[in-house]
This record gives sequence, structure tokens and C-alpha cells, in this order.
Amino acid sequence: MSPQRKLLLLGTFVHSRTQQHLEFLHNAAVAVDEQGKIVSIERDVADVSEAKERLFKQLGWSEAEVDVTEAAEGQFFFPGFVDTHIHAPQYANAGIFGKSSLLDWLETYTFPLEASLSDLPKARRVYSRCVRRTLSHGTTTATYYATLDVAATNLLADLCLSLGQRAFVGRACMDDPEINPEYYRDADADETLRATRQTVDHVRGIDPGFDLVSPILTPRFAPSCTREAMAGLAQLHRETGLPIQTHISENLGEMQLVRRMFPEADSYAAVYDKYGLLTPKTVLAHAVHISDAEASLIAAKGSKISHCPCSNTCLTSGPARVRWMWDKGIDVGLGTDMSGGYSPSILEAARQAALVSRHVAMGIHVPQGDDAAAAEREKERVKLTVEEVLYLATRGGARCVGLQDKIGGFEIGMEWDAQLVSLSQVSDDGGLEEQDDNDGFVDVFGWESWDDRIAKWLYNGDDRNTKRVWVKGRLVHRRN
Ligand SMILES: Nc1nc2[nH]cnc2c(=O)[nH]1
Ligand SMILES: [Zn+2]
Repeated sequence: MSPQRKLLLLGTFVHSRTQQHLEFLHNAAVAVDEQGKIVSIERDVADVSEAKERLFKQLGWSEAEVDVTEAAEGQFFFPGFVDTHIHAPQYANAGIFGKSSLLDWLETYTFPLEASLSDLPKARRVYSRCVRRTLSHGTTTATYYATLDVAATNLLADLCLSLGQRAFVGRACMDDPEINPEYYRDADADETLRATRQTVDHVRGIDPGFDLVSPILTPRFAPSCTREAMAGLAQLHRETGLPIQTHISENLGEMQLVRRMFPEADSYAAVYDKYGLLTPKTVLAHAVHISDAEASLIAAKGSKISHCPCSNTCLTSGPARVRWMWDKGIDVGLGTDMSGGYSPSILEAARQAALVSRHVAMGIHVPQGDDAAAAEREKERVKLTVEEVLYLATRGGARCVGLQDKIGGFEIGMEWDAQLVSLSQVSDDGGLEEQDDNDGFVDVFGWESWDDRIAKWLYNGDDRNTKRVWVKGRLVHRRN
């Protein structure tokens, strides 16, 4: 990799200050060192060239060693998105799910595709496209499920590193002979653990500090795993401190299966707890149907939830209740869960999170009489705002994967994982400014507040608005 250059970014910066509030830094200057760390943030800079000169002097930098990017009118810098749950091999199936729901979808579409990626050239095609595509949508950190195949999983880690995406890469573990098809399963728990260790060792070899790419222990979901495999992975977690990801309570048929297969546990969450998998470093995808007691258990264990609204709709799994999870004190991030969800975009996931929360609200029954007003208030409360879903997409996701001190916002000492967003400027005759012709369909007339511009981007934006993407200070995607 060529040595990285220092960066100076100028213009408007937008990020989450809190769960409810965005912060806008206008006429700001952000300096990033060659390690990709933010070393200076100045706001309300009156004179750009004066500020440049002063900053370079302060930092001991010379102009020649710095790449300067200035956001034009209508553009802003935003933190890179964190996808807390995505299946890289399934990228080839994005949009293909028909009328299926989870268990038949796995059997019909997913297991055959995943198994076929033991063909390494095919895996390379799918994985490199997946990483490039998600980067182009502003995903600077992705928490990936790969497949059973160690070589292909290791290849995904290699590609994340070379293409510059921050990633957690999990070799999917599935050793239960009943649920997993014969053509796509581990021989036994020993094989699961051996193969997992091979991927852990590989990633340690290519990125010893796990600075950009880290392994993640990945029991696919309880029905896919024997008790021995789950307990073995939990032991590996205790030895290595590596994070864990799995699925929970996505679908009613799946939950029935769990009840039948694990009669020793009171609930789905209790299965993971019994075998040592509910930890502060565990990300649980979906949690659509968890009970109050399960949510309390997850909160007490400090485990996180990846909300996957697009997938939960596509596979008719159900509407997950983010406000309730937050009330319980659980950290929540967003997952595309592609190809359970059709889209590789976290902006789309954020939009869908806002919409699904409205479906949750519409499902709240308003009784006649004294309780009506309280029910109406609750209906309002469960709806997620623009600010809240963008928090989920950035800082919320960063907390889920333990990177809250490194990414998700613009603070001195954090790393420059960011995107430059551009919205089309409508000219006086109702056309577009020339450079904006290919900028998607967010039209800004000029009278909108910054809050309104961000809302327009959330609801109508796409990858055409994402002009530059950086991870750890490295430019990893650019669109003209
Ligand atoms: N959405 C989703 N749920 C799962 N549960 C077990 N495997 C999967 C998967 O690949 N996708
Ligand atoms: Zn999933």
C-alpha cells in the first residue's frame, strides 16, 4: 500500500451529537494525519487560506504533503456508515427472495449460493463486488458473515484489507446435522472450531493488530449449531476476546425450532446465554420477537442488537421495536442483512428503520376512553426521527461493534471514516446546475434548512450522492 497522505477537509460537517441531535459544523476545517486520525477541528473559519496557513504551521505540515478537499455549495461531510449485519456471499442474490420466509428462503436461495462460493474465482467476483458496492454506498465498516469455506472467507478478509473497508469477517459455523443440508455443513463441532481458528489465524497474519479487519466468531444461529459448537466458540471468545455475531428471534418457525431443539432453555436468548454466547461483544441480528424477559437478559449481558428493517419486511419476519430496545438499555445498530434485505445500502436501512417504526406505531391499539391519550402519545413516541435513524447508522452501529471511540463521529482522536455527500442544486429555470445532472434525485432549491436537507437525503438519497468515501484517512471510493 502506498504511504498515506495527510488530509485537510473544508466545508460543512454533519454528525450525531446525541441519539436525538445532529450537529452541524459550518465553515469548518478538519485535519487528518497520515495514520488517518483526526488531529484538529476548527469551526466557523472566516478565511480559508488564512486558516490553512495557520493550521499547517500549528501542525508542522507543509502544503505539498497534504491533500485538500473542499466541500462545494450543497455538499457536506458525514461519518461513514456502519453495517452491523451483512452476508457478503448473498450479494449475488440481492433482490431475489420471492415470497419466501426465513426457513424456506435459506433452503431455496441461500444455502445453495453460499455453498457454491467454495469456488474461489466465483467467491472473488462476488466478494470484491460486494465490498466495492457497499463502499460506494458509504459503508466504511461492515460486519460480514462469509460462508463455511475457510479459503473463501479468508479471501473476503484479504479483499476488505486491500480495498480498504473496515470489516469484521466471520466464517459461518453450522455443524448441526438435522437443519443444515448435507452439502453445506461442518462434520462436527471440532471441525467448526478448527476451521474458525484457521480464519482467525489468517486474519491475524494479514492485519496483526486487527486495525482494519478483525475476525468475528459466527455461530450462524442456534438451530444451525450443536451445543458443543456454541460452547466451543464461547470458549474461544473467552480466550481471544474476539467479537461474536449470530441471529435471534427473526421468525416464528425458527423460534419453534429452537424451542424443540433446546428444551433445556427457557427462551431463545437463554440458549445463547446457557452456552456462553451472550457477551458485551455479541451482536444479535433481528430480535424481532424477543420477549420482555429476553430483552432484559440481553441488556444485562451488554449484548447488542442489529436492527435489519429491510430484511424483516422482505422475509415477512415482523417489525422490530427499536424504541423499546432503547428503553431497555440495549445498544442498537443497523444491518442491511443483505440478501434477506434487498439492498446493500445503510442509507436505505435507515430509511426503512424510520418507516418500520411507523408500522410499529400503527400497530398500537388506541382504546376508547381514559387510556386513549396515553396510547396516542405512545404511538408518537415509538416513531424514529431522521436524527435517530442516522444515529443508528453511525454512532449506534459503532457502539455495537465496540468502535465508538474510533468511528461514527467527528472528534479529535477519532479516525477519518467519512463520506462526502452532494445534493443537486436546482437552478433558477428549474434545471440543475451542470455538475449535478447525475446526482440522483435529491433536489435542493436553496431555501431548505440544513435539517430539511438531511431529511431529503435520508428519504431520497442513494449512492449517486456519495461522492467520496474514506476509511482511516484512505480514499477508498470516488464518484464524479
Ligand atoms: N436473515 C437471515 N437469517 C438467518 N438465520 C440463519 N441464517 C440466516 C441468514 O443467512 N439470513
Ligand atoms: Zn443475517
